[in-house]
Amino acid sequence: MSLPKHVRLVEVGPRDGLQNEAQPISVADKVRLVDDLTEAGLAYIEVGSFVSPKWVPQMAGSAEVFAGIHQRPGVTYAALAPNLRGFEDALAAGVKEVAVFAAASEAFSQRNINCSISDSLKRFEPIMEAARSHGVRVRGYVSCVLGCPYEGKVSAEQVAPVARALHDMGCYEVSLGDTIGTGTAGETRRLFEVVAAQVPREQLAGHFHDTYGQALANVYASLLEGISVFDSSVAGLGGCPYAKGATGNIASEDVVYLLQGLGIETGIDLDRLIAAGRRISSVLGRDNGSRVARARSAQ
Ligand SMILES: CC(C)(COP(=O)([O-])OP(=O)([O-])OC[C@H]1O[C@@H](n2cnc3c(N)ncnc32)[C@H](O)[C@@H]1OP(=O)([O-])[O-])[C@@H](O)C(=O)NCCC(=O)NCCSC(=O)C[C@@](C)(O)CC(=O)[O-]
Repeated sequence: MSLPKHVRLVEVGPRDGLQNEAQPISVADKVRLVDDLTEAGLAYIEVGSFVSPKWVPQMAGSAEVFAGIHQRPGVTYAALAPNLRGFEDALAAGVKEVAVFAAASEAFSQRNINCSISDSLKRFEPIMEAARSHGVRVRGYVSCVLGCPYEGKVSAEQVAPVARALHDMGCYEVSLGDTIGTGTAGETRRLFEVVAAQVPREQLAGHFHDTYGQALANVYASLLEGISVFDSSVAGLGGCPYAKGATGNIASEDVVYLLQGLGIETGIDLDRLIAAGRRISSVLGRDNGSRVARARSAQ
């Protein structure tokens, strides 16, 4: 299979990245991050979550963040919604696209959203219905597609029915998440081979965390499988609250550098993206998780 000519990046740093930060981050800093990412040319930015603040305190101010950002026409600004309450809050905040999130492992589903996989899918049905009637697009996530912090190995055969259920209920795209970053390139290829028999590959995305340093290899393996949408996080922000030692998503800067080297178009300005990553890393007092950004600093 030849490599795709165009790749779309879904920037999840303001949501997946920041949701794990224990320190307070002001609404102004979150707004600045989203605006910087818009300026860098990202066409899709996941801005926040309308989840219980008891479960994820850092996302509590998501409505304020939506109110503060400067939305550029043609850019999608999305939020997570775990239930109808979250969807309605997102709608009230003016959100035009939401994401629902399920898991391929029962234990993770319980820890993350306090219900079984099958109950979570039932819980999404009213969201899908409400979204249809309000013209809101819904993206779906499946977590733990290559491993679970509680159950260990997860097979592609466990992932496929969950991805298919999300697709069948109306998610226009399903993102497969290696939540704890243990997956390898060989496993990634097999995962997409198996899931693509259930969901068209043009409607699948890859979401890789870099705990074992395999995320970039997994992106490349996915490209070889014809996948052309990837979630990534500026400066590699993030971690997983339920998986000790798990790092953030693959850094957006590193994916853009890889794609540029392959002659694949993203529409993203790498220098501006690096500047956005440097700014938020300095706000957080964290080392920049992007190898490309670190290398550029050393030059
Ligand atoms: C799903 C629930 C709400 C169930 O949580 P629950 O405790 O079973 O829900 P509940 O319906 O019993 O409600 C409990 C309380 O939460 C409130 N509540 C209920 N819903 C909402 C809402 N939408 N917004 C605000 N508040 C809400 C509700 O009002 C009530 O408040 P109380 O009466 O106790 O004061 C909870 O488990 C939750 O919010 N979980 C979110 C977890 C989360 O955000 N995880 C991170 C995102 S997933 C991820 O990062 C993986 C991904 C996507 O990146 C891909 C990958 O890498 O794998």
